[in-house]
Amino acid sequence: MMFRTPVRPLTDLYIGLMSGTSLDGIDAALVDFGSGSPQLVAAHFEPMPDTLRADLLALQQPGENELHRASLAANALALAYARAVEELLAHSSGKRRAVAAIGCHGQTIRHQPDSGYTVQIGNAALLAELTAIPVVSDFRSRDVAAGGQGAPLVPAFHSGLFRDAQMHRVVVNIGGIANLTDLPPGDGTVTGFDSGPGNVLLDGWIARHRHAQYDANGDWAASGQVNQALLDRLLSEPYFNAPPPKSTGRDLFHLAWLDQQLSGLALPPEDIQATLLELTARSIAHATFQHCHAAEEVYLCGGGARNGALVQRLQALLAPLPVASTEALGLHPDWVEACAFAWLARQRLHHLPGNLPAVTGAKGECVLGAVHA
Ligand SMILES: Nc1ncnc2c1ncn2[C@@H]1O[C@H](COP(=O)(O)OP(=O)(O)OP(=O)(O)O)[C@@H](O)[C@H]1O
Ligand SMILES: CC(=O)N[C@H]1[C@@H]2OC[C@@H](O2)[C@@H](O)[C@@H]1O[C@H](C)C(=O)O
Repeated sequence: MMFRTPVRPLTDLYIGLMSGTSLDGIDAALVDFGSGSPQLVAAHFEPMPDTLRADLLALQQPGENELHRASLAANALALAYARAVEELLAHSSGKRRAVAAIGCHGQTIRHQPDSGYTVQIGNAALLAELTAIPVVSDFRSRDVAAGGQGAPLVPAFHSGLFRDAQMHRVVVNIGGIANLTDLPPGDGTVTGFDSGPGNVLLDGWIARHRHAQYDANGDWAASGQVNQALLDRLLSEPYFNAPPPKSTGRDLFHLAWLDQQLSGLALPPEDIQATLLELTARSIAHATFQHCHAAEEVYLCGGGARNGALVQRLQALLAPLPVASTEALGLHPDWVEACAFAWLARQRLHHLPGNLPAVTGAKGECVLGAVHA
């Protein structure tokens, strides 16, 4: 029997595609790993089409005919991912054939690691067909199969890129959900976990009351007063004091959860927004002090780094620790996650592990992801 030799050489150029909990869109990054440290060659943001966002939001809870709806949404996502790839490559002509693979996170519609599953949709086979580039997807399932949370996965990438020989750093990604990576200097154990909501509740509340997709710069939150009674209720959610390994998502932090906490309280909507911003800031600061005792510097990434009011509260709560964006470390905060999934695809093609068992709680290191060659 003759085996076809692979037509595509294993180059050092990878694409990472991230569409996260916020459902704002697709971050696409073209990354060159040839020089040892990853170089961002090109980046593109593809907004999520409104109808697809609504379909994906509806799929976050059980509903009628959800297998069919999820499959159609997965196909629509593949088309959107392919558009993101085309736009990305349009800025870097001639690179298509040099791309070894696309690392595609997919869209999380359920995350229940304690029940043994996590579901990211996005038809990876169709994306491979549409782009003619191999696609690596389903990065979390193997870690969950090994007893882990399947999340967060970015700490391994943060460790390779942002760790310092002397300074003890913490990296905080503020997406829909916020996650922390604790990076001791030298070769101490890297840890990480989800601290709780990042922007997900802020986005949901402003969408309900002002029909905006997000609270630009946190200006609406800054116009309200933090309500201590509500804040205490929100912070009494057991997730915040649960020990790592832990991960969460829209499965727990959604508007119906908020509505339950609001029962019996009649507050102006801007005060609720102010309290939600304080919840994000307090839960991140609490997690940092509780689990990253020796932290000396904090670096932010994800869309929350653009929320000036949130960044100010974090700076105040984390003082005297200096708080800066990952841009100070050479990678713009908007592209860290997409670059991480490019790296995870590279790890997969090189048969190298992508998880950190000390973070996810998996029983060992695992090669993550399924390949559509
Ligand atoms: N100018 C801004 N002001 C305030 N918030 C902003 C701004 N720009 C982006 N954001 C917030 O950042 C969010 C997007 O962040 P990001 O892309 O990091 O999330 P994600 O990748 O979807 O989430 P996750 O990391 O949980 O998977 C938006 O939904 C919004 O809440
Ligand atoms: C199940 C899932 O999609 N989790 C996401 C989400 O978004 C932020 C946080 O919750 C993190 O745990 C994870 O994403 C990043 C990319 C991670 O795995 O590191």
